[in-house]
Amino acid sequence: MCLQTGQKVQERAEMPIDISRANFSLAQHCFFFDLDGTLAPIVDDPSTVAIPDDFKPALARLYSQTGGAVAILTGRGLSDALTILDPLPLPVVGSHGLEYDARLGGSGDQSSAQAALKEVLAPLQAFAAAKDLKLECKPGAIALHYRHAPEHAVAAQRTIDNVASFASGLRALHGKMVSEVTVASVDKGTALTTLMSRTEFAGRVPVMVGDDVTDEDGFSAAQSWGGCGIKIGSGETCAKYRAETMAEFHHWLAKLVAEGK
Ligand SMILES: O=P(O)(O)OC[C@H]1O[C@H](O[C@H]2O[C@H](CO)[C@@H](O)[C@H](O)[C@H]2O)[C@H](O)[C@@H](O)[C@@H]1O
Repeated sequence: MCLQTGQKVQERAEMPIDISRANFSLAQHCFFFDLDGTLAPIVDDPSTVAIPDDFKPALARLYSQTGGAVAILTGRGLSDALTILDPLPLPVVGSHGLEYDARLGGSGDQSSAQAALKEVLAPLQAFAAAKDLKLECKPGAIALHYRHAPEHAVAAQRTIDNVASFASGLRALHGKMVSEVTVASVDKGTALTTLMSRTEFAGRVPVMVGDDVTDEDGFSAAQSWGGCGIKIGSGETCAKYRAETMAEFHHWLAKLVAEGK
């Protein structure tokens, strides 16, 4: 593994290669996408996020041209992500690898994760109320947002680290202007590996695309399967490729499906 999410990212020995030099095939590769910052631009209010209308046809075509070898791996709750994706047919693993879409086999029993999250809810609610921060409660994670109040970033991170350390089975995860407690046994890498045994993905080479530290487990897993990660934006990464901006990635993907190879 080249890194752990929530900790310092260890950069690969080589610098990421520009995405324009990546050569993928719709017949041989399968595709895993992060949502916020990858399919949809980052916005101040998480509830108003949207995938650009002019990018949706490329995603729909990718799904059909690969025979369904596409999935979204997101930190968002599953039902929230499905609402954002609607009417696209793309299946989702939500809550940082905990919640599997029924089309991907479903999740099974999540009661122990929910019990652990319930234990840490009260102190997080108290902290969020005291600092006027937004608390996002998901089936498999609780997120503390400080984009609108960056002066509370350090205190929010410490609070999340603290509650994660006393609850069994949880861990702290620090993303873009958000700190979360999530389930320790899963991440985007475990999700990608689980999906690789499904018929839609088996035998294909995985490509994982994301913009945040929380996507590094996915990059690492894809690369351990002989595939690659594509990091959007700046920052240390173990991904093999980089797109400078989300718009550059959207343009690249639209070209890939238009060529249809
Ligand atoms: O794994 P992702 O699909 O990238 O989800 C990560 C988190 O995304 C959302 O928060 C982020 O996006 C918001 C909207 O652009 C932004 O306001 C916030 O600052 C970002 O951290 C989402 O709300 C979280 O639940 C996800 O874990």
